[in-house]
Amino acid sequence: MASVIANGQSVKPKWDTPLFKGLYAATLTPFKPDGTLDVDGYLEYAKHLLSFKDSEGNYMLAGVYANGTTGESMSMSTEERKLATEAWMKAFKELEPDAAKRPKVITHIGSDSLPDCQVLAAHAEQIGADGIAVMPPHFFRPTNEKPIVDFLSKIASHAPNTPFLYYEFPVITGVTVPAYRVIKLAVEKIPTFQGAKMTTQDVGDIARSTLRFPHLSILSGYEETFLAHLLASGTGSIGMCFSLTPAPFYRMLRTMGIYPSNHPKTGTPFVAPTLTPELLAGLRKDLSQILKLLDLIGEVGSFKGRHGLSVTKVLMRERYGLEFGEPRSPLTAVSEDAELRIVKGMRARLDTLLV
Ligand SMILES: CC(=O)N[C@@H]([C@@H](O)[C@H](O)[C@H](O)CO)[C@@H](O)CC(=O)C(=O)O
Repeated sequence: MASVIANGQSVKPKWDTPLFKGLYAATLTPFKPDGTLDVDGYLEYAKHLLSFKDSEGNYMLAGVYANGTTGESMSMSTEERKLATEAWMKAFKELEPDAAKRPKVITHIGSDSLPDCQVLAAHAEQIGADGIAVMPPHFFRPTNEKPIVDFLSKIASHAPNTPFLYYEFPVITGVTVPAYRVIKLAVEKIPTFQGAKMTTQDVGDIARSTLRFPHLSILSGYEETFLAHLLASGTGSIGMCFSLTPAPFYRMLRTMGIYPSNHPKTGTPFVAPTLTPELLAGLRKDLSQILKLLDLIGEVGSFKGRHGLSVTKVLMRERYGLEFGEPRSPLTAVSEDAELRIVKGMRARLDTLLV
């Protein structure tokens, strides 16, 4: 691909095609009862994620997005974040020997401390992580794209061979600079820049980014915007819900011609499927399942203020028997009473939705 020339500066993108396509589970972090990181918990969690397969035996998940918001990374130490990324890499290597099929590990290494980010970037590259993602600093909040990209560049240079993603999440960070403006400048300055996780409801900004930068991975960060993002030519999605089930989202992606990055046919050109009555009926069913899941997610979301991520932890325990422990302070665990109500209220719906 030709170099991008702007403002008299030019960098040649290291990759000329999107590397991250498909669904990435925004993973929870398992903690032990004493509150320490449960490094051994990753293998069981990875087995669970790999159990989601399509009718041809391909994984539905293209990978994981580790140590993000759902992973409580801002409540973890730098050392723990390293251990968590290593644990994902080790688990997937053990479970899937074929590197082409193996789910990818994107690790979020952002924080307000530039030196910590640099240490985590170098570590991710050293252990061969597939990608790194960074959110903008959010204590001293930048108000335009220049300081953001300056911050990102200083981190990306510590992992010169690792695909780099921008993690946009204005609701959490308070940084409201549209991602498109960050992306536009980042492609000029960062050779390893590979796209963004756009956790935004601004579909116009998403569409502008996919249209102008077809060589980048543009991933949605909200399940609620999954369909709009897909219609805006996004390359896939990162979400908490994919630990519960990726199935209807996966089928919808495949119908739209997106092969996950770890699918044997990834990279093959899209051939539009013939619209048979069966296909249309299948699409309608998937759409209806996605809408019901969004409704459930809305409800889980409404618990979030009070109970934080523990509701998701409860659902994972209830449905799949996976234990994640309590979230870290200041998030709070779900009380036994609330847990009973949540589980009772959702059990029936989970049984019909998570198929
Ligand atoms: C706040 C939050 O947890 N957001 C989720 C979504 O999956 C979200 O839970 C879902 O869209 C429901 O609102 C993801 O964006 C989180 C995520 O990607 C991450 O863990 O970094």
